[in-house]
Amino acid sequence: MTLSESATAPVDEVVLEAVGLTKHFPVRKRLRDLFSRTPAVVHAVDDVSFALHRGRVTALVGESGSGKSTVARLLAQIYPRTAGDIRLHGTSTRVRGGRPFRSYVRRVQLILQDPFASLNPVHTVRYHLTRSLRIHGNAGRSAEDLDKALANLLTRVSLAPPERYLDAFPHELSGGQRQRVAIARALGADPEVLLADEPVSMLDVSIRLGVLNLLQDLKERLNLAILYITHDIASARYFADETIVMYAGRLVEGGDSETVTQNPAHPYTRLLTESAPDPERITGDGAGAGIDEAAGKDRGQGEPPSLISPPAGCRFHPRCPHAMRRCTADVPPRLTVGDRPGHWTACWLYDPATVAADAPGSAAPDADPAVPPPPALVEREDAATLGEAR
Ligand SMILES: Nc1ncnc2c1ncn2[C@@H]1O[C@H](COP(=O)(O)OP(=O)(O)OP(=O)(O)O)[C@@H](O)[C@H]1O
Repeated sequence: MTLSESATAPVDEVVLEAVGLTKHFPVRKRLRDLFSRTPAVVHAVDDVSFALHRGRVTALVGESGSGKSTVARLLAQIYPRTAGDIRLHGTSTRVRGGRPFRSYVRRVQLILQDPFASLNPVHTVRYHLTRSLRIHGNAGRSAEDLDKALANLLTRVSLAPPERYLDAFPHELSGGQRQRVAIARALGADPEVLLADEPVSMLDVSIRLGVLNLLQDLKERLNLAILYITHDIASARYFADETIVMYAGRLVEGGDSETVTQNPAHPYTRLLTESAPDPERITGDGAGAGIDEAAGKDRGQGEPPSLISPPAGCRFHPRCPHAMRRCTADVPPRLTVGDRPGHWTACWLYDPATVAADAPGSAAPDADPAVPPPPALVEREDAATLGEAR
C-alpha cells in the first residue's frame, strides 16, 4: 500500500474549497403552512466559503446547532447542497453515489465524533481496516501485502504492536483506541483531506490530547489537509493553524488561530473565548489579555436564533451588545480587521462608515468612509494594547 509521505508536495496548496456553500433542510409542513407561498426550511448553512490547505489544520468552531456537522457532511458529499460549490484542487465536484462518489471519498475522508457508533461491534479491527484498504484499492496483491498494510496503518495511529489490536473487537478497546482505529480506517483510503467532526468530544479528557497530537502528526507526516470541527475554541488555538468561527449557519470570523483566539474581533467570537477557559489568557500572559478586561462589557445575552426564520442582517444582532441599526437589516460582508494579515470578520463594527452613520445625532446614512475608527474599535484596541503592555 502507499500511504503517501509526500514531504515534497507544496505546502499551502489549496486542496478542498467550499464556495458559497448553502444547505437548507425542508421542514415538515404544518396545516397553517399549506397556505404559505414559501416552504419552511432550516437555514443550516448559508453562503459558507473557506479553503483547506495541504499540511494545515483548519478549525471550524461554533456552538451546538451552528451548522458545523452539516458543513462536514456537505464537504464529504453525503448531503446534497442547496447552493454553492465544492472544489477539489480547483475543480467543481458534485458526486451522488457510484464510482464518482467512491473516487471522491478516497481523497476526502470523514471521521465522526462517536467511535462507538462508527465501528461495527460484531467485526474486528482487522475486518474494518481490511475493508477500507480493499475498497480503496490499497490492499496490495498478496496476503503478505495486506498484512504489511494493516500493520502499517495501526503503527501510524500508534496502536503497537499491531498484532495486539488486529483481532480485537471494538468493545475490547478504550474510547481513544477506538477513535485511533477509526482514523486508521480513514487512512486506509490514503486520503488528502480528513474531515474530523468533533473527533475528541466523546473521549475522556485525559486522552483527548493524545488523539489531537496524533492528528497533528498525520498532518505533518502525510501532508494532510485537516478540517477540525469543535465547539472548544481553546483547543483550536493549540491544534489548528487557522480558525474559522460559525454562528447560526454563517461564518463570522477567520484568521490564524493565535489571532482569532487571542484577539477575537467579532462579538460572538469574544463571547466564545470568554466562556472557554484558557489559562494563558486569564493570567494575562497572552497578547490578548485585554479581552478579559473588556469581557464584562461584551457579554452577548440570550440564545441562538431559530434557523427556520433566522434574524435579518447579522444573525448575531439580537444577542449583540454593540448592535447598530444596519446590523438588523444588512448581512455584513467579510471585513479586514487589520491587526494581522488574513484576519477578517463579518461585522459592521469594522466598517467605519456604518459606525459613523449610527453615532448619536448622525443624520448621514452614507457617511464618509474616511472617518476615524468607531469608538467600539478604539476601545478594543486600547484593551488589546493594555494586555500587551503588561
Ligand atoms: N437532516 C436534518 N434535517 C433537518 N434539520 C437538520 C438536519 N441536520 C441538521 N439540521 C439542523 O441544522 C442545524 C445545524 O445542525 P448541525 O448538526 O450541522 O450543527 P452543529 O454545529 O454540528 O451542532 P452539534 O455540535 O450539536 O452537532 C440545526 O438547527 C439542526 O437542527
